[in-house]
Amino acid sequence: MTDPLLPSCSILLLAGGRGQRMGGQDKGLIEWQGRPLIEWLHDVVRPLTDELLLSCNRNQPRYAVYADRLITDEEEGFPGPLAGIRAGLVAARNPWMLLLPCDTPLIDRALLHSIYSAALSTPDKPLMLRRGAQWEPLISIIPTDLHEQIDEYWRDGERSPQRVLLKLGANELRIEPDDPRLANINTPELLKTGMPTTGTSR
Ligand SMILES: Nc1nc2c(ncn2[C@@H]2O[C@H](COP(=O)(O)OP(=O)(O)OP(=O)(O)O)[C@@H](O)[C@H]2O)c(=O)[nH]1
Ligand SMILES: [Mg+2]
Repeated sequence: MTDPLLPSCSILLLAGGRGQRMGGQDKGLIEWQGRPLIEWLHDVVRPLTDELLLSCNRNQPRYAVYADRLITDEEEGFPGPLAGIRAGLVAARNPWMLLLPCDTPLIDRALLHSIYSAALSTPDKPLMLRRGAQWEPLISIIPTDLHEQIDEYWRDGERSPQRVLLKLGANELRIEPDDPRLANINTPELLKTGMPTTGTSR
């Protein structure tokens, strides 16, 4: 059986970071288990949306095959993931945007469907995943018409996706702290292991 679309939901893959802990490499294009990290995410989300966006700040020709449209931060110098979120919200044509980082290759569709179902109950608010006590702001659904409010926070100097989403009254979907699907890859040491660990830096 094929998974149904997430109706009215664009998806934004965030791959616009500096990759400092990877020695400055473009993390989304680094291979893990024989495939670029971004490809793992792409293969999971592609059937779920009619609008797949990808935020990157370099290597555009290589990323192009993984999305319907590429977007770039307005500001130079890797100002952080909120820059990619802002650009995504302006570009998205659906009422909601599901956000995912490029370095969580084990995320699965069941989790994305759970996030989507949770967001349906309060469609005007963001929905953030919460792993135990820890918020996961880069795994969230945001109503796209909140982009002007988010821009206002940005102009006031706010750069934290988590604080912005909480200010906007985000709801949570709680999952177990050690859920292996949230394993993320930040360093060359983790790349070498068969399975990434579940520590994140966000
Ligand atoms: N658009 C955009 N995305 C970013 C930026 N910084 C980080 N991200 C994305 O946000 C997610 C989480 O970031 P990190 O895991 O810290 O990745 P990173 O910033 O490339 O790596 P470090 O430089 O080692 O912190 C990843 O999917 C990054 O691609 C940025 O300046 N712009
Ligand atoms: Mg970073």
